[in-house]
Amino acid sequence: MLTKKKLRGREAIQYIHLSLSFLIICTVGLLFWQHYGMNNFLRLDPLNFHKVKANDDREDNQLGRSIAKLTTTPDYWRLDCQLNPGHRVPYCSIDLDLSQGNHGIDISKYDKLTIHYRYQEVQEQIVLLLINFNPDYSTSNDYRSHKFNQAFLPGAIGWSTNSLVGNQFNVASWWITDKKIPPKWTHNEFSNIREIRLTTGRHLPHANRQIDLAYIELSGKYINKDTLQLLLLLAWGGSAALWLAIELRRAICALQRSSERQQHLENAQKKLQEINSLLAERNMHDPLTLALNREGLNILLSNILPQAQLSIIFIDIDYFKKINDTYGHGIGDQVLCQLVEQVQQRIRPNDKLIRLGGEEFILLCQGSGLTQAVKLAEKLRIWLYSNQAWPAGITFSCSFGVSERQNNELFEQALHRADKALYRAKTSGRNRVEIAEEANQQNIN
Ligand SMILES: Nc1nc2c(ncn2[C@@H]2O[C@H](COP(=O)(O)OP(=O)(O)OP(=O)(O)O)[C@@H](O)[C@H]2O)c(=O)[nH]1
Repeated sequence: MLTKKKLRGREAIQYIHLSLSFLIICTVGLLFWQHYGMNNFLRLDPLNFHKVKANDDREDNQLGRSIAKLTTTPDYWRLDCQLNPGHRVPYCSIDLDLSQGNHGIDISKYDKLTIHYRYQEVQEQIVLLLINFNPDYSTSNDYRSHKFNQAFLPGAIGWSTNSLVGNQFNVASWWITDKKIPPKWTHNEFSNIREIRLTTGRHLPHANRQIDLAYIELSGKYINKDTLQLLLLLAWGGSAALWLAIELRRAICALQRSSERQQHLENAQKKLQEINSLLAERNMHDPLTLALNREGLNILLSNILPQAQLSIIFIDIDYFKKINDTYGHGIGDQVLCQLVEQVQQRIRPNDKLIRLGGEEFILLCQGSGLTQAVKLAEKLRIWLYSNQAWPAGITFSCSFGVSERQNNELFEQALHRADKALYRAKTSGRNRVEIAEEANQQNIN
């Protein structure tokens, strides 16, 4: 079975694969489309464009006397021009009016301009003017205030086709000088072309000239290559940034999840440790009297240095069987519990009471010598015997065997000596304290 996390991981990978495929297809598709299609096209010819007129230097109010005449055929416009002296620069022109209301057209979005024309004076040039309106320097009632972007076209025998790009035009110097145009406006501008004009160049007066114009074609792409590349770069960059952000978020979530899991594990471990120490604690104690048991004794001994002073008092209730038999095991149990409770109230914190089993107990007295231990045993014996507050009002006595662990003696040996002393106490009439024989003496025996 797949976990939720793995499923989420797979979904994310599928999502990345899908986005990547989509981006690759879009990129390749757009680059192909841009290269082979996406054409933006405007053609001005006698069949589809009619706002055309002939013009000459008489429009200028500068004593111009040239005469222009336009003939339109299905294939071209023909300008017949009679240049006469009078104007500073006599001229005739074919004017294509591109204005739509107050606006011209933005031809900066086209890549090139192609013109098909015939001007058979091979020594001369004609001028192609793209006239731009900009309220910063132009006024509507003075066409000479519009910017004249100009390019020169050579004369040739027969028809010529010329393709021009933006930087092949320059702003007419007479316009800059006449209108005192500040430098910031002296560059080419094509964003609001109101008129395209094809005009005669500088000629001697008294000349007849003829210009045929078949078409002017503006062509380009809806999105040029640079813009498309920039857009694709942005799309790839944006996708990469998005992908990074998603990955970062996933990593942060995973980190959070893992730290939550770690916290959970730590809590569980803490609980386990608590349970363990509780169990260990329980394991060390006798469940009836809550005194330390043999396991507790072993742990206790492992913490006592072998050279440390240590005395053992073996305690055994006299005739305990009788108590059980007479008053029942319940009372016997209560006697055991009360004895532990009372003894523990009468010993120092360093002294430990251990139930070895049945009605047998030992008291481990750390830092106590034999004399002190015997004194304590005697004190306990008297108190236990004289106590009137035992369950069911019974009275009983205890016998004691006391030993002190000697140099290099094992605990078990000292315990054995105390046990032997206890045995002596029992056989000598009970309710007494007997001192264990010394270790070497015992060995001799
Ligand atoms: N109530 C109760 N009795 C126990 C327990 N453990 C052992 N006994 C009883 O303690 C009695 C010990 O009897 P014995 O070993 O004969 O010793 P005694 O009767 O005390 O006689 P002496 O030690 O010789 O004075 C037995 O009857 C056991 O059943 C316990 O946990 N509770």
